[in-house]
Parts: sequence; structure tokens; C-alpha cells
Amino acid sequence: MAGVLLWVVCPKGNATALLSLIPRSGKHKRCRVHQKVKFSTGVSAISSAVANPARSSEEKVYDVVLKQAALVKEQRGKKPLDLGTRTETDGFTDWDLLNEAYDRCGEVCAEYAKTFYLGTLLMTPERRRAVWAIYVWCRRTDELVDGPNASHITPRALDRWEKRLDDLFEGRPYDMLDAALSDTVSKYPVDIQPFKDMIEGMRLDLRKSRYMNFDELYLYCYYVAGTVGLMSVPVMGIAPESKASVESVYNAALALGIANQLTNILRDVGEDARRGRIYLPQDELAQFGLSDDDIFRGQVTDKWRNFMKDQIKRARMFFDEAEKGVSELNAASRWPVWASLLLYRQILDVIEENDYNNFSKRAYVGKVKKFASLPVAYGRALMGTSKLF
Ligand SMILES: CC(C)=CCC/C(C)=C/CC/C(C)=C/CC/C(C)=C/[C@@H]1[C@@H](COP(=O)(O)OP(=O)(O)O)[C@]1(C)CC/C=C(\C)CC/C=C(\C)CCC=C(C)C
Ligand SMILES: [Mn+2]
Repeated sequence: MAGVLLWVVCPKGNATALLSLIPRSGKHKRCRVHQKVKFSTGVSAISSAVANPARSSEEKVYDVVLKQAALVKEQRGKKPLDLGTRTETDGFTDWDLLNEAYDRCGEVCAEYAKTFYLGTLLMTPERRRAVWAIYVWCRRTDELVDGPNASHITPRALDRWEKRLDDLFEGRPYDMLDAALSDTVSKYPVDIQPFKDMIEGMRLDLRKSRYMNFDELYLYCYYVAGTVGLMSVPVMGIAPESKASVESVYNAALALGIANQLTNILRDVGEDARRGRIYLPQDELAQFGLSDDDIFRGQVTDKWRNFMKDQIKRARMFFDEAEKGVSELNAASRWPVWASLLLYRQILDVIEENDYNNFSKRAYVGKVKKFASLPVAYGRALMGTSKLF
């Protein structure tokens, strides 16, 4: 396997080196709450948006939600998947190497997202390592446009990354970390579309630095973060006792990604502006009497405070929407999700505490608050109530 060579070059314990093996390229950023619109049967995915530009981003994204939900329902009808940890060699795949690849994914995850990693330890071993594999692929994809080599990335490099994605979904992984994901997607009903859409988000970041309205921003947030929700729920699983529709759970997962990304954008306004980027809806800025120049000047004025209050309100609506879905997940998967939701949502509180100065002050949730959230998340994870049907 070509990946073995890369494995040798990147010995165990050096996650950063492994991540730096991928082609890199500018920092990207990654939303009104989903309207409860009923769409036809829509399994056509994002690409159909090009054919019908009049459709809103929420409608286009909802097609992907339906497609992923349909795949999960189809899988439910089949015999249970063989999720055992294999040890034999079948001539093509070396199971020891595969186990090692998953371990590496866990190490990368522990290095980059400690709290999330801790949360995954509550999951079953099979689910845990599959989520790690997805995490690592997302992290590597993000590193392409957000890592040290970001300035060298070209659309062609992203095309090559997408080709690698196609290959790993077809059982031809390029390296060990891809091999872990390739194994995961062969065992869980994970659709390729959200992965492709994340890459599309990175492409968007290469060519776009302004968002005319919330519809445009929503699509971007879906690409770079909503997709994460759609990729991970097939692995985390829906509780067998859940009475919620599969679609509603996936909608909540999407909402959590959108909420996280909106929060990320609001936290990083100053940092992004220094890179010439404004991930805020231009029409809404104008409604509050604000322009790009105000963002570049970075003065906290009453106009800015009022604008920010509105943006924070919207992000919180997405978090509220997401909350309804967490209790529908498998009990063992709920804790990391609650933890990530509670931690990320607190960033919005800190922006308020900072009197909306997100130009020169980074909203940071302190260690004490962070750790205090973990038992709260655990308590919520224990309360499994169905609110979505
Ligand atoms: C339990 C859990 C959180 C699982 C998700 C695990 C996973 C696969 C995470 C991948 C995250 C990742 C590396 C995404 C790449 C793009 C990216 C960086 C997005 C931003 C994340 C925050 O990162 P950071 O603060 O480091 O940002 P900077 O790089 O510094 O700019 C995002 C803002 C979005 C991440 C999105 C999620 C974590 C969505 C999670 C949603 C679910 C797990 C669905 C839960 C299910 C229900 C029903 C609610
Ligand atoms: Mn990033």
C-alpha cells in the first residue's frame, strides 16, 4: 500500500508531521434556523443547485440531509454490520496496520481536540475509532486551507484531495489515515456527499471573501461545518428507542454544525478582517448602517453592538435547534456532543461579556468554565427524552 511508505516517514507520536504530509493551501471560515419546509422527494444533492439557482441554500442543503437519512434507513433494513476488530490478513488489507491506523487517528484527535477525544472514550470502541477517522479527515481537509502551507494551495490540489476521497470510498486508500476512513465508510452508512461538500467549502474559500446575504453564508457554513454533523451521526448512531424521524435528527446535526460555524465567525471577526475576509452578511451590515470599512477600523460602536446582538441571537437559535436532536442519539454518543455544544455556545456569552469587542479580543472560554461544563454535559447525556417527533 502506498500509505505504508508515508507511515514509515511519519513515525508514531508525530501527528503534526502526518498532517503536514498533505498538500496545504488561506484560512477559511466556515447561518435563520432551518425552515420546516417540506420538499418533494429530493435526493439530488447540492449539485442540482446549479441547475436551479432559484432554490434557497436551505432547500439545497436539505436535499443532502434527505439523501443521508435515506441511506441510514436503507441500512436499518439490512442485517447488522460486522463491526468487529479484525486481526487476520486477507491478502489485501493488513488488519494490524488498520488497527494501528485507527490508533493514529485517536492520537491526532487527542492532540488537536482533547475534550472531544475524552468524550469519545465513552463510545463503543468501534464507534469511537470511526469518529476519530472522520475527525482526522476533516482536520486534514481544514489544514489544506488553514495550515502553514495554506498560501500554496490551489484548486487543483483540492481536486487531487477529492480524487483521493473518491478512491478511499471505493476501497483504495492512499495512506494509513485514509485507510482508517476507508474502513469506516465501508462499515457505516456514510454518504460521500458531505465529504465532497466540505472540499467544496474549501474551494469557496479560495475564491470568495464576502457573503452578500445570509443565504450565501448559510451555504458556506453547511459546507465547512454542517457537513461534519451529517458525517458523524451515521457513526454515532440514533438511539434504538428514539421516536424521532431520522430526517429530524440529521437536521439537528446540521444545525449544530451551522451554529458552531456561525459562532466561530463571530469570534474571529477581527482576525479574519486582518486577512481581508469578512464572513458576515453584507446586506445585514448595511441594514445596521455598517460597511467593510467599519469592520477594518474595528471600533465597537452602538451600531456594531446592535448588529452583533442580532447575529448572536441567530446563532443561539441554531444551537436551540441542535439541542433537540442530541437526546435522540445513542446514549454513549451524547456526552461528546453535549460537551461540544455547551462549550461552543459559551463563546457567544463571552463575546457579550467582552462588550462585543471581537475585533481585538478573542472570546475565550476559560479552563474552569470548560471543565465545569463537562459534568453538565454528562448529566444531559443521561437524560434521554424524545423532543423531535
Ligand atoms: C462529537 C463531535 C463534536 C463530533 C464531531 C467530530 C468531528 C468529525 C469533528 C471534525 C471537526 C473538524 C476538524 C472540522 C473541519 C472544519 C472545521 C475546523 C470546522 C470548525 C470547527 C471548530 O474548529 P476550531 O474552533 O478549531 O476552528 P478553527 O479551525 O480554529 O477556525 C467548526 C466550527 C465546526 C465543527 C462542527 C462540528 C463539531 C459539528 C458537530 C455536529 C455533530 C457532531 C452532530 C451532533 C448530532 C446532533 C443530533 C446534534
Ligand atoms: Mn480551522
